[in-house]
Amino acid sequence: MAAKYRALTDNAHDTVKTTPKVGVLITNLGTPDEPTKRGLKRYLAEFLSDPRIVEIPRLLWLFILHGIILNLRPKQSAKLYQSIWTEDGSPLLAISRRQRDAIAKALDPKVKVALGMRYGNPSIASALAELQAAGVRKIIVLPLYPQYAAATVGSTFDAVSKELQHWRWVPELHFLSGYCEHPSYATALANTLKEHQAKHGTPDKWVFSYHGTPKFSLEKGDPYYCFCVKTTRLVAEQAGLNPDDCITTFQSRFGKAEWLKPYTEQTLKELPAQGVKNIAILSPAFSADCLETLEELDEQNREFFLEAGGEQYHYIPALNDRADHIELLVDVLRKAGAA
Ligand SMILES: C=CC1=C(C)c2cc3[nH]c(cc4nc(cc5[nH]c(cc1n2)c(C)c5CCC(=O)O)C(CCC(=O)O)=C4C)c(C)c3C=C
Ligand SMILES: [Fe+2]
Ligand SMILES: [Fe+2]
Repeated sequence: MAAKYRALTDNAHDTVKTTPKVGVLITNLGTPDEPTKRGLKRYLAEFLSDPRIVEIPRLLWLFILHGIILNLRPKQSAKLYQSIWTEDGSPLLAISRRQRDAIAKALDPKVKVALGMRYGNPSIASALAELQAAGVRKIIVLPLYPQYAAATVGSTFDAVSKELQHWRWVPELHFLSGYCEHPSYATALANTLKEHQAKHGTPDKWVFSYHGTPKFSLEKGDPYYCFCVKTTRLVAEQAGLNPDDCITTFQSRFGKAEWLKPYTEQTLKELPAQGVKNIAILSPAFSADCLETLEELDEQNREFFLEAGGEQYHYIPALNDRADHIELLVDVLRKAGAA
């Protein structure tokens, strides 16, 4: 008996004597397993059933979701995903894996780094199981959303805590809740703007397009909108831009309700008539390029702007696995106790 439980007690003893073994869980939204109607149906069913994502009365929403949305949207969304799918699969997943590997390389090899997606695969449960198998006693969770929103960071907290309810020996937990105020975040984004400027010159306007949320989330106290406005201000300061040359907009509206404004699509359709013909657009709410940037911003919105009389439209990629981005994330993790 004693021998059987030796490892457990030794581990407990080590935990008291030394600092606990640390694991890092990085997360992002998630993506379908395949760009097909079937893949999208499975992914959207999980995603859109999350009460943090759609906040309308539960029974009514489940009726609309299963009766209408999941019969129409999977086919449309599958087509969009097919247009951005790569040999490595979904760009969001491929980039997230590169981010995980680069973070693991920069940290002490004793720190185990796992990737879990809020919806789809690899799941948060599987990533936590990897950390558990590595014997970690402290977990630092870093959701890769720079600006806190209940729909993203809040929902990730729900998923992590739900999974940990099944653990007998709950680890020490450090849950990070947005990092857009870290000075190196604005610096990294400003670097991308300066690199763009050196290559293509100064545009008439810099458009900062953030993923939207319903307007009522702001009215109920979600700070996401305020973090977005602050991000634009901090990046403009870092890049030495005139604030009047920077526009903050919100994209990816879902459903008929009012979302945060101004809408990116409408702004892009109006700018050429105001004499703004050359723009550079970036999407700081995304730490990795994904459907919402590669298809919606770089394809659909480009067309809207050019059709309305715009002449030059430049999409500036997300920070992805750039060295300055990885350094920032590693610094955030070190401050939370990762070696
Ligand atoms: C239904 C409401 C939605 C809210 C609220 C929402 C908030 C939100 N989402 C992101 C990040 C991403 N969203 C992505 C795709 C996506 N988002 C919604 C809906 C809401 N998002 C849908 C239905 C979809 C799926 C695509 C589609 O069918 O149109 C993605 C891309 C995923 C990928 O695989 O590439 C990301 C990332 C944030 C940051 C956010 C709130 C701040
Ligand atoms: Fe979204
Ligand atoms: Fe979209």
